[in-house]
Amino acid sequence: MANIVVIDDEREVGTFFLHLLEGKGHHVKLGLNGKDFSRLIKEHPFDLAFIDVKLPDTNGLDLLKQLKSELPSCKAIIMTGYSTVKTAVEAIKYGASDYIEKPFDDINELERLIEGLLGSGSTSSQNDMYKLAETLGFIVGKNKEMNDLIKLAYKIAKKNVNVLIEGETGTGKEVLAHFIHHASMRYEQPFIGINCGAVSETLLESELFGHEKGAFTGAVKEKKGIFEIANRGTLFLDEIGEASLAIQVKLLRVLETGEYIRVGGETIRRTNTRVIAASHVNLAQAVAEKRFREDLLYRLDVVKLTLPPLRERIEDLPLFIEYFLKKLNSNLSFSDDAILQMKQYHWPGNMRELFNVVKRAVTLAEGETTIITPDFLPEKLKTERTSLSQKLFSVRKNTEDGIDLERYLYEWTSYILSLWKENEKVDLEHVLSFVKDLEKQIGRAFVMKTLRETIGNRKEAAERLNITIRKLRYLLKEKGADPKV
Ligand SMILES: Nc1ncnc2c1ncn2[C@@H]1O[C@H](COP(=O)(O)OP(=O)(O)OP(=O)(O)O)[C@@H](O)[C@H]1O
Repeated sequence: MANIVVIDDEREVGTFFLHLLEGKGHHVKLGLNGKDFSRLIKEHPFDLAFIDVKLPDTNGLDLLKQLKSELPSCKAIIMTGYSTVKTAVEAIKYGASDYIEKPFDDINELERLIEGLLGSGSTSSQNDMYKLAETLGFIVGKNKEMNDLIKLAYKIAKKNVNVLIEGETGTGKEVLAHFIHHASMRYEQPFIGINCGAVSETLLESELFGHEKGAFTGAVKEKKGIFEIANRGTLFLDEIGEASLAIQVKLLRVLETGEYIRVGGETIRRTNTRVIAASHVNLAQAVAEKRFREDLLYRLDVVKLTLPPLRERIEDLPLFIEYFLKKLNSNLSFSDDAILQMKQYHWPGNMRELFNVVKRAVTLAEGETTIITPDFLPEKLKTERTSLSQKLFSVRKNTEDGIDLERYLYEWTSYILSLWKENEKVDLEHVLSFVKDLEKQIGRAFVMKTLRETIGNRKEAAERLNITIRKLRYLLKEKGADPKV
């Protein structure tokens, strides 16, 4: 049986848990504040902690951090009221297993949550999470940021909170919204998406809220809006930043009250639609520039998920390529140098751009070859890669007969430092290949210089350099020379 601690300044909450949990044979300790908590965790090896967000002498997040450093294996559930849901979501990022809203109206769900946490529930729920992602064609990969993000998304999916997804274009915002819908209790209800930037203001209003017959020219019959059709389901508002200020006011009203009116109508209608909004622009910035309502942002970003761009999870590129090849029913594969070239590119269009590049390469290579080489990649990928290292290659090429060592070293250092500074996720093999090149170029430069000084006398040059003649020939890249000698 488990050791459980409950920290809440409302005594009734503690008493409630005491009855609920001791009835199941667990040992329960109660505390009213941070001071009690600090004492209790020193005295008992707890397995599970219920912590209220708002406490008289501290806040739940600080206690959570303390718990995770002193008793890392103890699971934690944060308790919250509506106004503190944002903090509770934050707590999940700090390692809380879940959060629950007070007052508790579904005891069965609470019991299931506790059983799940005390048993092996959390591993099996993670397996379910990855299985669901796979079924939906949502590739997560190994990238840590992406894994943390999907775990948070999976946990909050079951809560009735709005979600804001930010990320550059093509990073998979719609795929993630779809995943959240399927992981939620609403998965059997409709998931409907609309791009707020793709239609005019009038059309968007009628699409969202519906219209009555005769509401405007062309409204020959009444029409249901998405808030009506997606009732009990999920509405995906893509490019929310593009919605006009007038639409923003109407959206705010639905989010605050659940109420709306059809265009040209008078009846107040109610909806229970979960909104997942997405934006490729930073909405906080749009608020600062007065292009977006602050109160609407506050309603939308109860949970904010930010998708990393592809270049920041480039280690998973081969996995994405493999997935896209399968999706295209192709048996082709990409050569190592093609993948290397793709890893060097900065992918402004992210996953969508990658898919298009794979699709183009497959179309061009089909029937020609089984392995896709850099020749089948678009020019932009080649240009980008070479633009950085171009200078370095050209210095080397132009100095085949006597390398300008100083210039080469300068360009070499600049290039390596540019990789070092510009991109955290650099391909180390690529960097190391330049280190090998450096060794080769230095060897060759010394040999050439010495040969000039000895007027081409190889024996003398080799003696001066303290190497064998075979090594000298090897450094000059002459055939038959054994590199190991
Ligand atoms: N993690 C992923 N696994 C598999 N495919 C993905 C993933 N992320 C994105 N894609 C694919 O990339 C393409 C773009 O994804 P999506 O439309 O979700 O991006 P977006 O961020 O919503 O784009 P936009 O900003 O243009 O609306 C789609 O074809 C999608 O299937």
